[in-house]
Amino acid sequence: MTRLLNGIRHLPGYLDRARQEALVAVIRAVVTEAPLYVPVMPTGKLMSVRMTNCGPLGWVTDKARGYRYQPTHPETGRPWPDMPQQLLDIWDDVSGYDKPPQACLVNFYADDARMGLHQDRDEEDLQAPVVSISLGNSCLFRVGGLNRNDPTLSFKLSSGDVVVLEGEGRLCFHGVDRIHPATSTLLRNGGRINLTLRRVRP
Ligand SMILES: O=C(O)CCC(=O)C(=O)O
Ligand SMILES: [Fe+2]
Repeated sequence: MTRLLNGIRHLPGYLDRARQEALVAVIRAVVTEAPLYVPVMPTGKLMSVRMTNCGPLGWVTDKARGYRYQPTHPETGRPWPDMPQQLLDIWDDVSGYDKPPQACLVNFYADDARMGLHQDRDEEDLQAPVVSISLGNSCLFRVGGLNRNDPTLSFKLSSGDVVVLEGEGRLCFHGVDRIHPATSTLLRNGGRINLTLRRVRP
C-alpha cells in the first residue's frame, strides 16, 4: 500500500487474477443490460471513453444538461443494473465508510482513449471516498492537488489495482494520460476498464 499526497491510497494488485476475471464477467453482464455509450461533455466535445453505470444512480453527461447523476440510462431510459455484490464487498473492505456506494461508473478505454485532468465533484457527499478499480491494460494515471495548476505526479495503474481518493485527496485533480497497449491478457480485445464506486447523497 502506498500513500500518495494526503489521502490518495494506491493498493497495487488488490485483486488477484481469479477475482479480476470474476469482475470482468459481472461487468459484461452489466454492459449487456446497460450498453456502453459515448458521453458528451457540456462543451459538446465527445469523451474518448465509453461509459455505463450500475447501482441506483449513474453519472452521466450531455451537452444540454451537463454533468449529473440520474437513476436511468440516458439511451435506453431503463434503470441502471444492480450493483454486483463483488463491488459492495470491495467498498466494504477498502472505503472505511459506513454507507454503501450508490453509483459505479464503468469507463471503457480503447487503447487510444484517455481522460483529461478533472475533479470528481458531482457528488453531494464529499465525505465518502471514491474507490477506483483498474482492469485490463495498464495506464499512466496522473494526480495533482486541489488546484488545476498544482504540480502532478504520474504512476502506472495495473490490472487489479485499487486507488482510494479520500480525505484531502478526495477532490484532487486526476486523469489518465494514456493506456499502455498489450500489457494485460485479461480483456481479450485489449483496452482498459475502470470502475469507480461513489456515494452520491449523504
Ligand atoms: O480511469 C481512471 O483510472 C479514472 C477515472 C476517473 O477519474 C473518473 O471516472 O472520474
Ligand atoms: Fe475522476
